[in-house]
Amino acid sequence: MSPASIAAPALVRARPTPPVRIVHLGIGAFHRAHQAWYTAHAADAADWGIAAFTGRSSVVADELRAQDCLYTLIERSSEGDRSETIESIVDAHPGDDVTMLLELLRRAEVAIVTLTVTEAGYRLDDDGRLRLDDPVVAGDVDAVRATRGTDAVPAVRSVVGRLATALRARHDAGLSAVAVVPCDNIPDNGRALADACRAFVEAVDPGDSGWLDQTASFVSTSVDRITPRTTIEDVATVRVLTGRSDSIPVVTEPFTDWVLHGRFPSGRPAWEDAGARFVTDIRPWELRKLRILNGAHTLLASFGALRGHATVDAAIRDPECRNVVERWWDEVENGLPDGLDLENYRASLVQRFANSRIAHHLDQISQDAPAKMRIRIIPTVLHELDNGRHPLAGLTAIAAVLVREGIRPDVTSITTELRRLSPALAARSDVPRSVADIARELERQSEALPLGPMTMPEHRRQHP
Ligand SMILES: NC(=O)c1ccc[n+]([C@@H]2O[C@H](COP(=O)([O-])OP(=O)(O)OC[C@H]3O[C@@H](n4cnc5c(N)ncnc54)[C@H](O)[C@@H]3O)[C@@H](O)[C@H]2O)c1
Ligand SMILES: O=P(O)(O)OC[C@@H](O)[C@@H](O)[C@H](O)[C@H](O)CO
Repeated sequence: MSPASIAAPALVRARPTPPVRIVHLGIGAFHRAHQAWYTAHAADAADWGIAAFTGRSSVVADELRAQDCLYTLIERSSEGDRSETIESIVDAHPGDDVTMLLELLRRAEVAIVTLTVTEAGYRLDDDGRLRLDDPVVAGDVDAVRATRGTDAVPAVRSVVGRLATALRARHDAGLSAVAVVPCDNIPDNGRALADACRAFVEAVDPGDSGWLDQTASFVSTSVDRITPRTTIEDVATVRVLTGRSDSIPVVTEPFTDWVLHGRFPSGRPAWEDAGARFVTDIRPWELRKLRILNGAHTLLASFGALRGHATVDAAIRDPECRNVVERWWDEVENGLPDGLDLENYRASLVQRFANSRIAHHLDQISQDAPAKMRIRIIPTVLHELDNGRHPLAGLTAIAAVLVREGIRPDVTSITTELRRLSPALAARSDVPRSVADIARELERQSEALPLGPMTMPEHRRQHP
């Protein structure tokens, strides 16, 4: 009999199951590597259990429940692996179980709602406003209206629709406010989500959103821990490392950071015990993270792919990629305030990107790259131009993303795309031509690769 076919023992809870006081929406790898890890490492972890909901399919909830919601977290450095069992998640549900979501928010002891639903999950437009004309959001508004004043639970499907409905249930139950803590890479994510919830509530009942402020305190956060999707190999590794069977481990890097700004009216775990930082001004930290790390990711995901690389570590080892990333960071630094310890952050980031034992696929990172560029790249490019400098690295990032998106590298096509992305940038004389020149050169270099031109990223192949 091969070792793989011998049944391994299941994970076991070493401590009593903590009571549910946190509800999480969007249980992917990142929540399990980040907020659930912080909660498990707080001194008062015994008091804080998480009930998690999936975003779309029910698979992760089914898998978690099959193993008592326990899972292995592998901290993977360039030297080796360290594993631990995380016990903070205590229940898991499919995202469409709105009845259960409402039931949880009607419990007085529930104090926090966290979210990791990806940027796309918020359904915001280019100006950060809820897309009320999105068919799913519009359907949710109708569904909530139709059930108003009855005991029926509306079959809401959007994240904002579900959250607003759950908050309304809490308000109607006369309970104290909860903290709502979005953990996605969106600037001022607390305010953005508050605005989206208010827009939803107003669409249902114009003039009746005053209750929202009494029921929810929206906390803004900046989150940082590189966590790729779990692979089949990771499942096998856990078995070798721990001798236990676990179908949904999570692999992450040793580095982690969590910066938060906002009120927790019904209490919170002592996340600071695990290194979380509570600040009065989150903006500088959020800019550092979104422009230095996520900006470089967006740059590598396109420029690196055009040079034939598949993962972040392969790309950052390529001197051309490393050089453009360093130039990009110089450009970003010009627009950031002092006191952000940028020298160390940059140096540690090179090590983090180069961790070849974490296979972070460029294809995964390149999802929705044009929209992300608006926040992570374009403000720096405009700032550099305003100050009379030529932001070659930023323009290279824009050109590379557009080439990867299949935009033709002529001035007319590039101008059209730039107008969509940022009218202010498109209006700068010379910018469309510069981007088109760089794009042509990148396309030429990509076509000259030994394996031929890079194919389109996976998401573009699926959704042309
Ligand atoms: N993975 C990381 O390294 C990392 C690090 C920092 C921040 N983040 C943030 O966390 C997010 C989630 O990361 P992840 O690795 O867990 O991703 P993931 O793809 O596993 O998705 C997380 C959850 O979001 C749900 N979801 C996805 N698209 C949705 C949609 N359109 N509507 C509703 N729900 C949706 C999924 O069903 C899943 O439950 C990222 O998008 C990013 O904003 C991730
Ligand atoms: O989908 P995105 O671009 O928000 O995120 C992809 C990665 O850049 C991101 O997940 C990083 O790994 C993370 O933000 C590191 O903390």
